[in-house]
Amino acid sequence: MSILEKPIISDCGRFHIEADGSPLYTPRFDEVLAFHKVGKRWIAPVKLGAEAFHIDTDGLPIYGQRFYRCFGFYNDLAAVVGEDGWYHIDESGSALYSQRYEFSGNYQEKVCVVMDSDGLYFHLNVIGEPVYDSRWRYCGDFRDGVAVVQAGNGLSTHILPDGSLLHDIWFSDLDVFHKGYARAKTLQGWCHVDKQGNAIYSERYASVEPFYNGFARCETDDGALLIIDESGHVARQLREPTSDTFSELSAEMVGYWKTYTIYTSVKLGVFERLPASIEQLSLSCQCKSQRLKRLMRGLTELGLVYLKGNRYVVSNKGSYLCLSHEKTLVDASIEYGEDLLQRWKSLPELIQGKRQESDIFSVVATNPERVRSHHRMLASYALHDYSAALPLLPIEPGQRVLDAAGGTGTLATLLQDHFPDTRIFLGDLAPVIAQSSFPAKFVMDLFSEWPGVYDVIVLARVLHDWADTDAISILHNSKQALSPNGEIYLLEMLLSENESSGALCDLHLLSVTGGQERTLSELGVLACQAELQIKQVIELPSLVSLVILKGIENHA
Ligand SMILES: C[S@@+](CC[C@H](N)C(=O)[O-])C[C@H]1O[C@@H](n2cnc3c(N)ncnc32)[C@H](O)[C@@H]1O
Repeated sequence: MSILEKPIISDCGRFHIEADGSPLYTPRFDEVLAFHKVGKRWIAPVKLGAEAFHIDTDGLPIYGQRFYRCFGFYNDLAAVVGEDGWYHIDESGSALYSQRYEFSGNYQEKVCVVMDSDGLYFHLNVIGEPVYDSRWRYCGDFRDGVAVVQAGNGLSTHILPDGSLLHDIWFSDLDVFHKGYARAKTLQGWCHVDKQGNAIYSERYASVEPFYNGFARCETDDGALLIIDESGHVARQLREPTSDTFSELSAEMVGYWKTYTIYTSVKLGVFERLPASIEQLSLSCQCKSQRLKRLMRGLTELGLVYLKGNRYVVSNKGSYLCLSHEKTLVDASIEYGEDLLQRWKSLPELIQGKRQESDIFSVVATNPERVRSHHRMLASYALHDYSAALPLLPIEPGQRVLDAAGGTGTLATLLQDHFPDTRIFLGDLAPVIAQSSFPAKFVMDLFSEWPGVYDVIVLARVLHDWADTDAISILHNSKQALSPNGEIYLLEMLLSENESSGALCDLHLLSVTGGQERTLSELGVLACQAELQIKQVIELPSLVSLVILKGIENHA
């Protein structure tokens, strides 16, 4: 039987029908998938009992082999699952290659995605050979000669069919190109990028669709639906914002409700005593059971605990409020509920121009218990924010690396473990160093001459604690401690040049340390004052970016 039009699947999904609705053949299957054309004939995957195979338009198997699962023919090849794994077959049912995989995609543009037994993805050509040496955490199909790949750090970029990068810009999420532009998600939200990986407009959205004849539909964070053109101009508004701005503002004004609910429960030691019933908890925390019940309801609303039978249990999110968690936020909740909150109360005067007089680090340093708690807080943030960044740091074997003002050494330890062939040193104030177990540690003052000479000096969230004049002194002292061709690695949140994200963090620094978050150009100006220049900026999979500085005279 010769069929010109593609047969379709019957409503019951057990056979195919012709355009007029009549059955294409008499056999019946448990499941059929769509027909695909291979040469001049149509072929479809079917499943009958435990056996999967391909049929022609007479409903007859096209080969003798049987599989656990099989999929449609694309580029004349089909993915199948046999007893030893996933692979591809040709029209005769023969395996294209001897290798077996944990997953195989369909061939598109003569290339297909596979996943190996280590859970790593890459592309095969039509003779079943890898088309490049790289391995990815995930990769997608090629479309118009470009595919999306995701690296181990969670960031995605575009590659060409030979595996080379189309551009070296990495995003939180990414799509292939449609009509010249790809949807891309940055830390601030979704936008469209061109083939160089550059955003084609500055706005960021909650979601964007691909461009359709020059226009794309986007949703803003407040729920408005817009149509934008290829320069990012809003051509039409399809829907007003859906958010209730009165309620939103009101909720923002009472942000301290959450701060204080969490603070109170940590202060009373609630999380350390869970799971427990209200009766058990009120006894051990010495609280009135009716009042404690209200606090537990508040924690339930925040998703930090839940009731299982008559006992409250810590949720996954709430587990950060237990001291035993490696990234415990117990100390952070106390800091945010006490000293840091007090410091925020000076914000009106600080905005009017008053200087932040109290140096929080000296205050912390006077009390060993506060040093312990404050640095346990910093250690949790360091573990959270720096771990995934390590593979992206261009540190070379044999280099001497100083983590300056590195606290009790969380980043220094991560660095030493990740770069075992380097020598990592840790410097900080005496009371902090006294509580660190990092072996290569010494006392240093950011504002006096630094001991030693280093190929790399890491300043992780250090400059942001200081106003410009102090930050320049730190950079100056840092430069003096660099070997020839040495580099400074700033790990800092970068404020966008045009957007407001990060602005509340900046106010936090003004209130707490008298410092500030900065844009890249502001960091460049500071660097220049210390006879340094920006060599490279690497976006990391966290709130911080890596800004590499080198000496102005060092042109290498
Ligand atoms: C925001 S913390 C950053 C710690 C660590 N680099 C991190 O990213 O987790 C700032 C650090 O600077 C240290 N520090 C403050 N003033 C200092 C000074 N004058 N000399 C040396 N270290 C100082 C503090 O003790 C603290 O460890």
